[in-house]
Amino acid sequence: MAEPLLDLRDLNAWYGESHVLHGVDMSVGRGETVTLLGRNGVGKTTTLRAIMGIVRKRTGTIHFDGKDLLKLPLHRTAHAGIGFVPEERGIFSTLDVMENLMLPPVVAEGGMSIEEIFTLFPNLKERRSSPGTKLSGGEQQMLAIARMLRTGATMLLLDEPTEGLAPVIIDRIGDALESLRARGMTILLVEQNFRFASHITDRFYVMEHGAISTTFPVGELDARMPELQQLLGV
Ligand SMILES: Nc1ncnc2c1ncn2[C@@H]1O[C@H](COP(=O)(O)OP(=O)(O)OP(=O)(O)O)[C@@H](O)[C@H]1O
Repeated sequence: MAEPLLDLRDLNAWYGESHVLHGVDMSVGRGETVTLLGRNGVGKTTTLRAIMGIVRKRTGTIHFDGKDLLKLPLHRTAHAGIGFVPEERGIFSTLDVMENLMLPPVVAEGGMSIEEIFTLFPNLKERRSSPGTKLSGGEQQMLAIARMLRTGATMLLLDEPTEGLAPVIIDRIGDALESLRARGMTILLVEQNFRFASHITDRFYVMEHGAISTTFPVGELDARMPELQQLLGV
């Protein structure tokens, strides 16, 4: 692995009294794409939310680009250069595509221009004046990813970007992520669809009961399949 851009050590997190993450250790190298697998409810989304500081009760360390995120105030996490694309996408229904795209603040130099974003997602260019309510699920997902690309974020956290989408749309999202990867973007993907993930990921982590149980490179996927089918219940 390249030098870690994101490094989690003994990360614990709670919702109120409910202890959900029990010592997560995980690293994502600069320019690497890593996929977090696990059954429903093991804590994958909570891991992303803990990184972003949306889950506030945390212990351990989260180093990103040399900074300890646990020591930063919440609003500084996005400014550190992490773009979070939540499962529910968070598109503003009354705003059109262009307005949604322009909404997140630019936090660093090196972000993509609107033209580059439209080259990556031609559908969004066609729909630039359509309100959020009129977008399909696939278009909303593309927009949720696209609007993080202007900000200058060097890392994306994507929570189940293919959920509920048709295979042809999933392929387009896969192509876009492949292009971003080629540009050097670092990606942490939470994904149930490990066949999709296998086309873009360098490595997998498997989470069980709020901790990482194993990690392996994508080349081992086939050999690991029986174990994974049992772990993930697929
Ligand atoms: N806001 C919340 N308040 C209290 N408990 C929560 C909250 N959100 C999630 N949980 C609980 O935390 C645990 C981990 O949930 P999390 O969403 O991180 O799992 P996940 O692995 O992402 O699964 P899924 O794919 O179903 O989202 C679950 O037991 C869930 O019920």
